[in-house]
Amino acid sequence: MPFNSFKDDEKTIEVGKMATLMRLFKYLLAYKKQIIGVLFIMGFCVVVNLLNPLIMESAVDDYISKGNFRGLGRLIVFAVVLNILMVLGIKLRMYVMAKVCNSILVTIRQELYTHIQTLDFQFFDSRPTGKILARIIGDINSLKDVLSNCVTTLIPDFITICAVVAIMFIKNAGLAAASLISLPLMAACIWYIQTRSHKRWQIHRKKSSNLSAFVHEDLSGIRIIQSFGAEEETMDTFRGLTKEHRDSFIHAVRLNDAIGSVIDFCWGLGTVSLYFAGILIIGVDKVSIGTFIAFGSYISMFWHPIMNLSNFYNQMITNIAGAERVFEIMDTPSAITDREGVKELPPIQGKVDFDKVSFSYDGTVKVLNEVSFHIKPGETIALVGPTGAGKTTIVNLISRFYDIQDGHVYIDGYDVRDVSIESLRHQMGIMTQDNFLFSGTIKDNIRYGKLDATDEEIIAAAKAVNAHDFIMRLDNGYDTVLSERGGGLSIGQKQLLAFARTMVSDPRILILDEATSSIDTKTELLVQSGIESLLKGRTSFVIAHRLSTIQKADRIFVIDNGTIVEEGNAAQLMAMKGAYYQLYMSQFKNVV
Ligand SMILES: Nc1ncnc2c1ncn2[C@@H]1O[C@H](COP(=O)(O)OP(=O)(O)OP(=O)(O)O)[C@@H](O)[C@H]1O
Repeated sequence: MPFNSFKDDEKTIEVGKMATLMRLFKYLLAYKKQIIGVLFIMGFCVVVNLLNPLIMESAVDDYISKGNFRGLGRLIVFAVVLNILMVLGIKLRMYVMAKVCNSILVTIRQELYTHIQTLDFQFFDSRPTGKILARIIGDINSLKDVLSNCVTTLIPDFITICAVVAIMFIKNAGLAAASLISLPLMAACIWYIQTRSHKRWQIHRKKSSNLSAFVHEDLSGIRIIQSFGAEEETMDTFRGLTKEHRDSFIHAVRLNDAIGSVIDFCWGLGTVSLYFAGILIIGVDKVSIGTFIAFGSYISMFWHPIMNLSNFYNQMITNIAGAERVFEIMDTPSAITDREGVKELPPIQGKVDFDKVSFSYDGTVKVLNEVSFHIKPGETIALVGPTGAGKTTIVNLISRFYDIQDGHVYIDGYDVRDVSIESLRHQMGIMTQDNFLFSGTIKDNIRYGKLDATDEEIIAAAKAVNAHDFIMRLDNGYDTVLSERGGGLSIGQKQLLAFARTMVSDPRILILDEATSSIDTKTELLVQSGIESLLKGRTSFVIAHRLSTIQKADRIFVIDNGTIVEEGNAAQLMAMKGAYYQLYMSQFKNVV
């Protein structure tokens, strides 16, 4: 899958607005009781709204014109009580819907996050983190108003429109027809606008995502940017992306704004047509003043919900693009999943076999070519070779981070595809080139290796890998709070903490990728003895460019161009004077 950087708009899969909406609204079904309550309140408000013009008509025609002021007083009290109840109902409705919608957003966000956790490396290789963040945060937030207004606008306003039209036709069909004469014009305009608007909002969401990807990448690499004095260049990129973001917004919103003007125009046309038909065609003497006043109210009661509905529609096409992006990730299957009926991998001894393993990341270029080896439990294997040779790829296949195209990877005789991923990875300890530490205390970071580890286990693990002494020198010892990525600690200290985290998880198979690079000699001695404690009694794979760190390995595999070109212990390989010897000598020369 080609990488989608902040410079490229994402390609989203078109699923259709209706299908997306239906899927979104399904979340509301979990809150049936609350929704029914809100609809009941809304129904009451609609009835009060519909009654108000009739009350006004009756006040004019039955009481004011006949001088019955006692009756008028009773009618006013009745109307005031009804309207107060309506206002209280609206408040309650807003409270309930805010609660329901926020709960739904939490559910969607949790579903998305849980799903993302199961996705394979290929998914993360193919897009920047900022674009994933944009979907988890921005796109999901944009769904709140659609969900809320679906209940509070769509249903009640639709009912209001139907009821108003029915009442108008019952009272006076001619006036009703005249009032609604501009309806077909409005429908045509809205259809025209919506077909174009959705595309524009999709583009805007993609531009937001690009911006988010850039900002995330920029902040993650801020130290490099500042040390190379590249602030001006990144500012230029930022300006470019914000301009695209703004322009796409203006482009989209301009079209949306037109809907309001169309409705205003149709509303005005309907009102003019009502009075024109009432006064000139039907005749003033055939329609009472009360009926005219009532129709004046009904016409605004008809166009108000139309305006609300069109705003809702606008909002829907604006935000449905966000929903599409959220559901697209939810529907992305992980390339690495448990097969039907997989077994749990029982506690392993640590035997690893590669049987003619061939692998390609993109399905075309072979990165590994028929690699075979047999590793006994407890053996330490070092992988060396030029950069890009395939060392990391080999160790990634042991934990099944990618699926191979040909051959088999066996752990204790089990094909890694025949056991559950969780039971497999649970027995692996992986230390990558990036000793990632989370914000939180030192204790929390070590406990990450085994979530139920006791404080004693944590301290024992730290002692075993020589991390205890430096931890105790910190102001709050094991309770010292680390910032994101372990800021505030030296590289060596971060490595020692990562060792402790792996140590506490007590894996049967250990993978150390470039674990000892870029630290000073004194720390390296500490780290080296930490590694030795870690390796004891486990099957281990160590990838290190510095050959001095792997002299004690039981066997060294020299990898080149996706195959094992030499194999043996350090002394044997030196004696062979082949690829390993060349590597060793070139490093030695560099040191001298
Ligand atoms: N996620 C990936 N997607 C596509 N190609 C990849 C990916 N990771 C590695 N490669 C390619 O696969 C080949 C082997 O990479 P690998 O990381 O296994 O090499 P390596 O021997 O570990 O290198 P180094 O010592 O520099 O870490 C390289 O050509 C690399 O460009």
